[in-house]
Amino acid sequence: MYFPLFVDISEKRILVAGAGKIAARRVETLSMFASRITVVAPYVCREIERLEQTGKICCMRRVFQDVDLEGKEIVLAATDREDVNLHIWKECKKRKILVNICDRKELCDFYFPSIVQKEEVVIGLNSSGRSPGKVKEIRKKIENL
Ligand SMILES: C[C@@]1(CC(=O)O)C2=NC(=C\c3[nH]c(c(CCC(=O)O)c3CC(=O)O)Cc3[nH]c(c(CC(=O)O)c3CCC(=O)O)/C=C3\N/C(=C\2)[C@@H](CCC(=O)O)[C@]3(C)CC(=O)O)/[C@H]1CCC(=O)O
Ligand SMILES: NC(=O)c1ccc[n+]([C@@H]2O[C@H](COP(=O)([O-])OP(=O)(O)OC[C@H]3O[C@@H](n4cnc5c(N)ncnc54)[C@H](O)[C@@H]3O)[C@@H](O)[C@H]2O)c1
Repeated sequence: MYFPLFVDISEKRILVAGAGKIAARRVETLSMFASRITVVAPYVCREIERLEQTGKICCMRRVFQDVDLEGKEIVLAATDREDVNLHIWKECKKRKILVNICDRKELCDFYFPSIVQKEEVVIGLNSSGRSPGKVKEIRKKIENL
């Protein structure tokens, strides 16, 4: 089982590669906690566009390039290209950047939590990569309490 470490990411420089369905829910969650989020993807979905318009995040509309990793402290690879995600993992490892790869749990330095947030309380849920579907169900139950 993984230990739930609660970390201050408010000033961390975060890169998210990909701007589709999976990136959207992650960027939305991250934007509640962090102020320096950059997204890079040729296609940017509407949810992410909305966050961009509020000034909460920065978007670059092109494919990932290694130069995007410069100065980054946390990287999430959430493209639909297995080869691109793997490439990002390799480049992050070389640079000792904390990295999460959404299609390869064995390559993640950390897992993205399911979150319930109310006022000053944050609940983070995780199944150590075993049952994300079950975690989502439990999150919904907690939200309804
Ligand atoms: C919590 C949440 C956060 C978020 O993503 O925002 C999250 N997954 C969520 C949902 C979800 N994920 C998947 C499905 C469809 C299948 C199903 O139902 O099982 C659904 C359900 C849905 O989407 O409805 C499939 C899946 N997930 C992973 C892989 C790759 C692999 O296992 O290697 C694949 C196969 C991908 C493929 O097809 O290639 C991997 C990971 N997913 C994680 C997080 C990390 C550990 C989570 C934990 O153990 O608790 C981990 C290990 C790494 C990481 O990505 O950080 C979010 C719920 C948020 C909420 O709603 O509250
Ligand atoms: N971890 C999880 O919980 C989970 C759950 C379901 C699926 N997945 C995985 O997530 C991946 C993404 O799924 P999705 O539904 O968000 O896909 P999607 O098709 O909605 O979005 C893909 C995004 O990747 C971008 N992209 C493609 N090539 C790129 C490149 N070279 N550089 C930068 N961005 C690039 C696209 O422009 C788009 O924004 C899937 O391949 C799947 O394996 C993970």
